[in-house]
Amino acid sequence: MTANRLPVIDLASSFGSDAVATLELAREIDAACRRHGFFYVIGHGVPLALTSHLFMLSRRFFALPEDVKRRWHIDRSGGLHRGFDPVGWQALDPTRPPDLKESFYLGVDRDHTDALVRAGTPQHGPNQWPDEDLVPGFQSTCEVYAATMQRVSRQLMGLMALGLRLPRDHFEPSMRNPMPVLRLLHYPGPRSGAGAPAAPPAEPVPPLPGQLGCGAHTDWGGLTLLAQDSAGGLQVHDRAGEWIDVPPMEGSLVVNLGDMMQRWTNDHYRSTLHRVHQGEVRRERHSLAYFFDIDYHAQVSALAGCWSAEDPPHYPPITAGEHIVEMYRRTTSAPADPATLRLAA
Ligand SMILES: O=C(O)CCC(=O)C(=O)O
Ligand SMILES: [Fe+2]
Repeated sequence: MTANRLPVIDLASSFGSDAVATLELAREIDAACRRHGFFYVIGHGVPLALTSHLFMLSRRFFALPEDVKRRWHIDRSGGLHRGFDPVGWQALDPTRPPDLKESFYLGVDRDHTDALVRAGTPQHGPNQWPDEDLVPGFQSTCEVYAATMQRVSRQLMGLMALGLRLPRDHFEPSMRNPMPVLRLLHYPGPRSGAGAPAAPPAEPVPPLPGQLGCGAHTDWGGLTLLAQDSAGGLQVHDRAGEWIDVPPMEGSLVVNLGDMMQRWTNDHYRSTLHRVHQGEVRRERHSLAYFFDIDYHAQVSALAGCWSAEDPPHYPPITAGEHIVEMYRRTTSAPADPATLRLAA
């Protein structure tokens, strides 16, 4: 394990009208995408107060008793993957025991009048929201945060297009109806357990052999923007096959590329393996992950400049949505019996 060696990239110049500075920045991002697939961004314009406020609300939500949180259990979203998933629901590395994390998933809130919902598109539909009086401001803050993250994501997609020597709007046709996901994550510490501590305090929950906060995985969509608290534990697998730490840096966002960028670029850009592993320490940890997943029906195949007769496409074409549905299937257990969920409420 090694200390942080990832680039820190300042996005500020890309919001102005200086074309030369923007192109330089795009080159810097291009180099980071090729080498690491992971980098920090600063100068992204996201108010620190907004991120801190959402962290506070997320802590409040996860401190609710387990049976209250299960009222919005993810298995009640009819396969949409919205709501609360308890510790044990997912094994991002299916060769290890389930991840020692709980989370709350939100997507684009679409009702039955939406054309994609009416067409029965998987993963499209309404969110589940906790009662407003239990966590006041939860829904409105999540919505503002998600909209802010979408602006940063679109900015980065434009810069990546420039870095690939394409027009800045090259990816626009694949992000007309994106399906981004905001996931609030909580890694319980040894004494916090999942849910509100009982009185007397909960007994330490020892991890199972080989159990991590989050098993090694790649992300599945376009790109991910991650805000992490001060606990640490995020690691990436570098080209030398070593796990390197991605230590918290206040005010920054960690950007990593998802499988769609790797496929588009025929492996020139990396959808890098990463995990959450705190070793023996296992401090309680919170993070906010925003997955900028492109349109369900977007066809992803190697971009013209990324393959040749000597280096043909490494992957068959795929739609972004198919890939996501398949990855949920591989990493999560079958939905719980609705009767069990009713009993838990
Ligand atoms: O919590 C983190 O730092 C990383 C979470 C993550 O990689 C994921 O949910 O895909
Ligand atoms: Fe991830």
